[in-house]
Amino acid sequence: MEIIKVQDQVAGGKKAFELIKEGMENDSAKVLGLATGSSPITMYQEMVASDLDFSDMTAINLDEYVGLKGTDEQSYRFFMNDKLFNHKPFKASYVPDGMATDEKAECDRYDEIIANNPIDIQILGIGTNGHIGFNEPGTPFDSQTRRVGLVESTIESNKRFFDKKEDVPTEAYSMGIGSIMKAKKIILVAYGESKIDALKGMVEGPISTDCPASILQKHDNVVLIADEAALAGLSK
Ligand SMILES: N[C@@H]1[C@@H](O)[C@H](O)[C@@H](COP(=O)(O)O)O[C@@H]1O
Repeated sequence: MEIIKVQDQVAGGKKAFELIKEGMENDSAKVLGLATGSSPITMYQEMVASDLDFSDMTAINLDEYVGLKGTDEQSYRFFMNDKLFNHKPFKASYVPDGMATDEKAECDRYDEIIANNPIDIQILGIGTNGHIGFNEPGTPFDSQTRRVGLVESTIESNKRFFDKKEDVPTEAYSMGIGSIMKAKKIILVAYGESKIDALKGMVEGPISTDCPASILQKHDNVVLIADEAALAGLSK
């Protein structure tokens, strides 16, 4: 795992963007796996400010809250349109359908999209408990797209995006860890001291479903971009 220490989230966004640009220039990046949360926002800002054309690229997002429509401001579809796709159109952009009522059909549909569009570069953030996507501790490492329940600490962390905690959905559709691990390259961005334990578990911890991100130790092309505060728990 390559670790790139950056000054702050702005510098991290530039670094992550450079890696995507490099992939696009050498033709190794046609399909991007994308993430929500606050951590990748600076990378999206760089993408939007760039002169790059993404119109022959495909984007596949990690997850979506159950019960939110794409027009709902708190939905991840809305977030992605607002932060990236409205400014830089992609050939296709996929986000799970939070309103899908047939759970199995939706999960199968999403897995088929992933199978038909192998992910070249997967962008990840990380939850304070080490979750990736919405794959909470305990998720099997070979999991595929599923409807998942969110744990209390995740609801607590994500309530800042909602008017009140009761509005935070308690379930989501999430791409599985098995699919994330199939991406050719993974770039995980993390900033701030709230991520200290998660990054320690991811980089140095035992590979255990207790810290979902620890499985990334087994992937041979992972770049971690983080600031000093988030890296403070690492032994070296
Ligand atoms: N499902 C998302 C994750 O994909 C994201 O990594 C995490 C951290 O978000 P932030 O970057 O805002 O700390 O939030 C949510 O739970």
